[in-house]
Amino acid sequence: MENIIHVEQLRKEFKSYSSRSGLKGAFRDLFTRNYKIMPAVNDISFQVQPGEMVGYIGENGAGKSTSIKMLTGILTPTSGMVSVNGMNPHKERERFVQTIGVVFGQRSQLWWDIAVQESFRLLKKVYNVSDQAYKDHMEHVIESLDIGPLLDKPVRKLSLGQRMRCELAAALLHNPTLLFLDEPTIGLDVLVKLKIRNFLKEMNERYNTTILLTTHDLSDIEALCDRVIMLDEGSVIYDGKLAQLRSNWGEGKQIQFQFADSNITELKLSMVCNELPVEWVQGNRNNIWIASVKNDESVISALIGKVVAAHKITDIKIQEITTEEIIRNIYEEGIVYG
Ligand SMILES: Nc1ncnc2c1ncn2[C@@H]1O[C@H](COP(=O)(O)OP(=O)(O)OP(=O)(O)O)[C@@H](O)[C@H]1O
Repeated sequence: MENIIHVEQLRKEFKSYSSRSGLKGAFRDLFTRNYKIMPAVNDISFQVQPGEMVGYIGENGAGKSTSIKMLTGILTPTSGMVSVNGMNPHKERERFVQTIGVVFGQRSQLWWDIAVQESFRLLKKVYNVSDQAYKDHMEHVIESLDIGPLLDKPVRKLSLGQRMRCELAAALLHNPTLLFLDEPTIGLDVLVKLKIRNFLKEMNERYNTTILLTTHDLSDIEALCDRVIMLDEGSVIYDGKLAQLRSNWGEGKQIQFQFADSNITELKLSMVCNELPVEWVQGNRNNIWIASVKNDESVISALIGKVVAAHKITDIKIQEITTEEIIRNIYEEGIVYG
């Protein structure tokens, strides 16, 4: 199968300027500036197949935006190969933009002061969409996103949730095969989030639309993506199934103990369970401590037995480790596998 996205050893370096100190330094800076070369994206490689929904995640500054800008042709790579929909996004820009849709949470492609449908009409011209194709596709999009009643309103009068639904419709107006979404549900309430997620699933099923989703909201990823690509300091540190990530890492349980005594310390707890593989963190109160352990019944029962024998407990809760915690652990340890 032809790849929709194919990235090979893709790299983007930025010059990061530093200022010299003092007046003399500032004067010298006028003529020559000191700089370091910083790889924001550090030789990444991956491929995305048609119809995949991929979560593209990483902490702030990990290199997500920079790589997406290269994938959408806004930035040119320092080195490496990038092919999207069979094209070089930067070199074949005009033809290329006809085949992708982009929603950047914070930026709008709708005109602020004119009615939504006027923006749609302009975009229809820009993308050269026939009346018939518009009707076949957009009537359905407008209905699924429930934006019919908003079409005659100017964008500035819309709430954020209403605007985001219109943005999505606008990005899909030419029925692109590939959709880039950057924080599409940021700041939205749960109902609007659900509506957007259902809509994306439907587009994917109906048209086999490929979606690359960048978000800090892992519940979006869990709801939509089978696969995640995780970046850290410009490198891909995980590329694989979300389920695999969970089974490799999420085998664990967290056991939350509430102690009668609030003088409990990590040291006391470690002494009690010295030979058990357990990690302790304090909860949101002095007397609450959380143990993270592997999902092994004998370890869990030994742990509870030892803690209960040594200290007075007022409550115990056992929880699965959430995907969010798994991902936080991976960031902290920076483990590379996939
Ligand atoms: N135009 C630029 N000039 C210099 N450095 C840059 C530029 N753009 C990004 N960087 C640096 O490159 C690194 C990666 O930034 P990038 O915006 O791609 O990260 P990100 O993963 O998208 O983060 P966020 O989640 O905050 O959007 C950061 O260290 C950033 O400071």
